[in-house]
Amino acid sequence: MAAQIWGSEKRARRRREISAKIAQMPELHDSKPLPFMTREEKIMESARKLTILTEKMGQIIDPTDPAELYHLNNEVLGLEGNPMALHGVMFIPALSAQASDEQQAKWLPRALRREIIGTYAQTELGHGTNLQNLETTATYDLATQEFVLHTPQITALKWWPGNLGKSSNYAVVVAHMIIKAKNYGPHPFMVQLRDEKTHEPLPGITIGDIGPKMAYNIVDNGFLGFNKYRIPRTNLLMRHTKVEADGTYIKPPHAKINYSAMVHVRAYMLTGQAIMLASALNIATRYSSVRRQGQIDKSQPEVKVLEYQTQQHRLFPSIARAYAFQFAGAETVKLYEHVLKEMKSGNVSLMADLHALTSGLKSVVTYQTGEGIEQARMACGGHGYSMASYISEIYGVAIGGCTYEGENMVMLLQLARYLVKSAALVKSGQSSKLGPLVAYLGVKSEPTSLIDRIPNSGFTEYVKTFQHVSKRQTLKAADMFFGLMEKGEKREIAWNKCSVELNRASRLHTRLFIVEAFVRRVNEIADIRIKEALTDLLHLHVNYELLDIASYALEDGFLSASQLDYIRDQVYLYLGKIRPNAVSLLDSWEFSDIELRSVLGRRDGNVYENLFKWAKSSPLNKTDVLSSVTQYLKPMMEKARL
Ligand SMILES: CCCCCCCC/C=C\CCCCCCCCCCCC(=O)SCCNC(=O)CCNC(=O)[C@H](O)C(C)(C)COP(=O)(O)OP(=O)(O)OC[C@H]1O[C@@H](n2cnc3c(N)ncnc32)[C@H](O)[C@@H]1OP(=O)(O)O
Ligand SMILES: Cc1cc2nc3c(=O)[nH]c(=O)nc-3n(C[C@H](O)[C@H](O)[C@H](O)COP(=O)(O)OP(=O)(O)OC[C@H]3O[C@@H](n4cnc5c(N)ncnc54)[C@H](O)[C@@H]3O)c2cc1C
Repeated sequence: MAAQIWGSEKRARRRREISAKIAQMPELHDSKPLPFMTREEKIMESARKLTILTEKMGQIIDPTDPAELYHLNNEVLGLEGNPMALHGVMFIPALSAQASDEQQAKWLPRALRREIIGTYAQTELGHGTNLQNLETTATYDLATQEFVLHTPQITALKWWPGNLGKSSNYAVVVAHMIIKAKNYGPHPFMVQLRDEKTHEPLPGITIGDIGPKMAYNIVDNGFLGFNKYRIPRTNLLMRHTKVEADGTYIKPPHAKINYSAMVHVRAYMLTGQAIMLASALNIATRYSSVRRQGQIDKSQPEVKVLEYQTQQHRLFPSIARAYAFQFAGAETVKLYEHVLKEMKSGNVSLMADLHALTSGLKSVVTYQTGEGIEQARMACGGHGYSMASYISEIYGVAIGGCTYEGENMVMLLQLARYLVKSAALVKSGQSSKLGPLVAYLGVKSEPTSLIDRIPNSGFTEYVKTFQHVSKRQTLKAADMFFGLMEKGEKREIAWNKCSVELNRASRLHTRLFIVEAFVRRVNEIADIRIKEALTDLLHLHVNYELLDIASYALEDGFLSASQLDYIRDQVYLYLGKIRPNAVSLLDSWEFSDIELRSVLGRRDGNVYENLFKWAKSSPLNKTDVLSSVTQYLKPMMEKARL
């Protein structure tokens, strides 16, 4: 199963080897539990481990393999981030995709050797979503052949970029490029922010940390202002766009090609979210198989809480989602790598498809991951609320994904643009022009679902039902939009009036893709035992998801009330079937205790001993009487007693 999750036997074995090596290297372990550290201590601890990793990485992993790097990162540095989180996730990808060969030769080796630390500075205090209204300017000075970066007002301060505040000395900065008074829109520039020797901010740069956040606090998300700060013309990233010395602008082959670093993260973050969901579920499911509370049969002893159907219903559909996200994420990364290769050689024809797909997936996956993690926390009762479970930290980090890399509603609307265009093709009889991801929009569906009528139909009838509701909602939302425009409404106003319905279409389309990715994977599996276990999980997935969106299929009678009962019964049937495999389905992800950082979810299952030991190690318990008591509470009580 681990091979299915991680992509191959070799990958699963390598993960085990890496975890085993790290277990033998105490210098790479947290020196005390992270929840007992202040933010400053955590940042120091992370930097300590990061520098050891830089020295010893080659002994542990193949540093050129992103999957091994990511695993090493999760084990040693953890999900709260590190001083170079953005360096690997956005700075290097931005340089790799957007810098010319000559620029790459100059900067990439230095970045890869970690001579310099970089980030991606795009969002501003006043604007994150609407990139056209970013306010930082890069004005070309023909006389000196330099760009002058400037922050005209407070809302133009860069705000949020990870590791910008304190760690990075370089950044890819996105600014509106102005040449001879003409604004060419947002473009990426390589900018040195700090002196390489002293790490002091360079003259003309105002920089700092934006303060503590809901989670992810090891990362120093920062602010940045420029006061007429000059950089050479050749610091504009020039793989796709060029500016000649005389100010001539050579436009890129696709208007949005400079957005590739964002698409990179959107593609890669899906498996990151799956891992966080599976981690939280691993903790909750292990705990639920240890925790005994109440009886189902009063004549019997107290049961493990995992025996309760409500507990299973709370956890198991999310286990199925974690697998589904992992499989869909793996497919998306493959597609991304393919499109990136094509883009580098000038073929930009697949960019729109990839943008639509990743926009929908990042939105649905992050939202459902958040839901699943929060349910996992609640499934642990009181102990889930303790930082000993670590689930609240996992939640805080994962839920950030709903906002970063494009706010979810906004990204769903991006996919909706693509769906509406596809609907227009269907309506004008040009279905043959539909791309493979939306080809189903042009296929006539049966009048009713055959879900409970064709035994052994595999998952075909389920996929057809998901296709039906997605198609119907897309065409309905598109009709609504076109209808408003026909009545004379301006395009943007009509769009806004339909946007809730449009986003519903985007979610349904994306959920269909996730189901299909799960089906594709299960169909590929040769090992009969693995196939059987995953087929059960897939049954739960399709029935649970369909029940969740059933109103769309009931509206037009595609599903009947009796079919709904059938689907519901299937959910209960598969909850029971999955119960014996539940812990194994999560243990198969092979998270080490070091990586999980959860006292509640350790592999040994000694929940109560571990919790008591952890509580005793709390800094508050170093003394029996705290100074807050001697200084304030004791005098108050004494005064009251007088
Ligand atoms: C140790 C190292 C390990 C390395 C291992 C790697 C493994 C990594 C694994 C896991 C990763 C986990 C990551 C966790 C850590 C994450 C850290 C946090 C990082 C966060 C960084 C950021 O947030 S950066 C800032 C992100 N900002 C945004 O996303 C902004 C959102 N807004 C937009 O994208 C745009 O404004 C917009 C798309 C909403 C609109 O753009 P614009 O105004 O320019 O568009 P128009 O309206 O003019 O035109 C729309 C038109 O353009 C098309 N389009 C838009 N974008 C694209 C695109 N990217 N590609 C192709 N086409 C695009 C769109 O479809 C429209 O087309 P039409 O034909 O007109 O419909
Ligand atoms: C943990 C974290 C890390 C980050 N890291 C980075 C980084 O490294 N680099 C970087 O540059 N940025 C980073 N960001 C910033 C992030 O990319 C932005 O916050 C994000 O893109 C959302 O933009 P915003 O904050 O402007 O939200 P807003 O756009 O102000 O969103 C507020 C609300 O308005 C709605 N809204 C906005 N526009 C529309 C619209 N057109 N239609 C409908 N509804 C709309 C949204 O749906 C939302 O409900 C990070 C953010 C976080 C939380």
